[in-house]
Amino acid sequence: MKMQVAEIAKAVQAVNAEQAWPDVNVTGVAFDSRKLQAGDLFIPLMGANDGHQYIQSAIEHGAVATLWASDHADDVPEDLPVIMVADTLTALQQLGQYYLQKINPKVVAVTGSNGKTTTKDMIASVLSTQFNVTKTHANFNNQIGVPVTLLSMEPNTEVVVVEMGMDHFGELDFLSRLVQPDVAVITMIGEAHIEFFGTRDRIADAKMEIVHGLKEDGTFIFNGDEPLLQERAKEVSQHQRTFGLDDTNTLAGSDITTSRAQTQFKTSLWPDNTYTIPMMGAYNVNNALAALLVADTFHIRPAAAQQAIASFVPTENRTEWLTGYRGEAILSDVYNSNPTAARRVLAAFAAVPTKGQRIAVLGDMLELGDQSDALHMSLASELDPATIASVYLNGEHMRALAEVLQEKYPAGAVHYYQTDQQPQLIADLTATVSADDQVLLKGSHGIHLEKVLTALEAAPEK
Ligand SMILES: CC(=O)N[C@H]1[C@@H](OP(=O)(O)OP(=O)(O)OC[C@H]2O[C@@H](n3ccc(=O)[nH]c3=O)[C@H](O)[C@@H]2O)O[C@H](CO)[C@@H](O)[C@@H]1O[C@H](C)C(=O)N[C@@H](C)C(=O)N[C@H](CCC(=O)N[C@@H](CCC[C@@H](N)C(=O)O)C(=O)O)C(=O)O
Ligand SMILES: Nc1ncnc2c1ncn2[C@@H]1O[C@H](COP(=O)(O)OP(=O)(O)OP(=O)(O)O)[C@@H](O)[C@H]1O
Ligand SMILES: C[C@@H](N)C(=O)N[C@H](C)C(=O)O
Repeated sequence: MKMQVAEIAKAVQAVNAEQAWPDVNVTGVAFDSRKLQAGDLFIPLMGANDGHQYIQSAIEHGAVATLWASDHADDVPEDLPVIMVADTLTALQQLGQYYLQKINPKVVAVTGSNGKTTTKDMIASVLSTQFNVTKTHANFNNQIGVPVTLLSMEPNTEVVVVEMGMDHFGELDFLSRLVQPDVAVITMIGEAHIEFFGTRDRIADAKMEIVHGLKEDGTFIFNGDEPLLQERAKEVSQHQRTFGLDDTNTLAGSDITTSRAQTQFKTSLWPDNTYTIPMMGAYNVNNALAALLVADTFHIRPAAAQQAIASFVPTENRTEWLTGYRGEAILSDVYNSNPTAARRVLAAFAAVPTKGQRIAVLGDMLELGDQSDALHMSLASELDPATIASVYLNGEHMRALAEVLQEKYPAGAVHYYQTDQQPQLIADLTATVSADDQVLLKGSHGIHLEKVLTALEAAPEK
């Protein structure tokens, strides 16, 4: 981005907007001083700590201006232009919307219980064959991440692909109205964050908020195999297109084969093409179908879209194969977890040939509320000693699954660790894993199985 401080002050309706501003160009925004680039506007936000206290770090990293909450008027910095606002998060959102209107790209918004990040990456890949595309960085998908995404657009951006997450009603309504998408995509309805909703029906209600800002001439693209979405789509006036495996969909997938490194499928609209996704997991076919429908909506040539799916680069820690220090194959799915995602990746993992043992390391699935025990126990259906020889479970919620598996697995094959016993899990796992084994790591963000991944990749401590 490139904007004058005076323009920003006006866009965010700064308390001091009318003052004389120096001729200073802002070329980016940052809410973390440690990641701030020279030329950035610093945006102090409230986390566990107040971001305002890091202004000197921001200046040291090259901040050329800062937003500043008016209730911090007692300690206004003097070394740079200060744009005074009532609330810095609201100002960030206002600035994002202002910049969106200034650049005026087409907007594709993506949500769903699973597959948001992967589908966003696939959509960006297929649209990049014809347009200048900006997409959400990693998983920056909430009330902070979305405006930050908008402000990351280059001036020549033609399409912005925005991932939208939510765990409460009203959040997608806000984000959808903020970006006013031309295309809104819902990947699927699972059980993520069901603690705050109670039922999948209510999750579907919340996910449907993504169409609240959809332009009247926009397109709603959703998983047509999901009855909860089919039912709710009847209330949507905009043009609709569906994807899924049922041949009643606008775009139906078929002939699915999946292996360790790729998944192949055919489609109803382009039956002569065989599509290749450079990652395992039959569930990724739906993500690719969504991306192909978006591509078709933007009139991307089918051959170009096919190639773009084959060459897209997934975000890390999503069904990602890595190699451990001992030579073992590691399937890292550690960014997050929920029941549908865990079941699907366990089924895919169990089908991958291996010379050695398959070992599943499963961390708690958080935010499942009073259904947590039942949903953790439901993973037992995908855990069979004949295919996954040993299971390491980490977290208070995984205790319910451990008790079920003790009945199903031979003695010594199921290892349970409370949340704070993860170091012991690491010690036990690294002491037994061998070069021919393959290890699945899957757990919620809050369990931090990435620490287990790091330990498996590192040389053993002397
Ligand atoms: C406000 C903020 O920046 N939070 C981030 C911060 O959290 P923390 O509380 O630890 O901040 P601190 O107390 O350390 O610092 C306070 C602020 O000061 C800044 N600062 C700190 C030190 C310093 O030296 N200089 C500084 O400038 C600092 O940046 C703070 O602003 O750090 C955490 C660890 O890095 C971040 O995780 C945290 O980010 C929060 C979670 C956030 O919302 N980040 C967005 C950019 C984002 O989109 N993150 C996504 C995850 C979003 C998500 O959870 N999505 C859900 C669904 C949506 C749920 C919604 N209701 C919600 O609550 O988010 C999903 O299921 O996908 C991501 O990072 O992946
Ligand atoms: N369409 C899908 N259906 C079911 N599970 C899926 C699907 N796509 C991905 N997954 C599973 O969900 C995991 C996370 O994928 P991805 O990050 O794309 O989803 P997300 O919605 O962004 O997740 P989160 O909200 O946790 O960030 C994958 O590693 C895989 O295990
Ligand atoms: C990333 C965050 N919104 C999330 O999904 N959290 C999970 C449930 C966790 O806390 O592990």
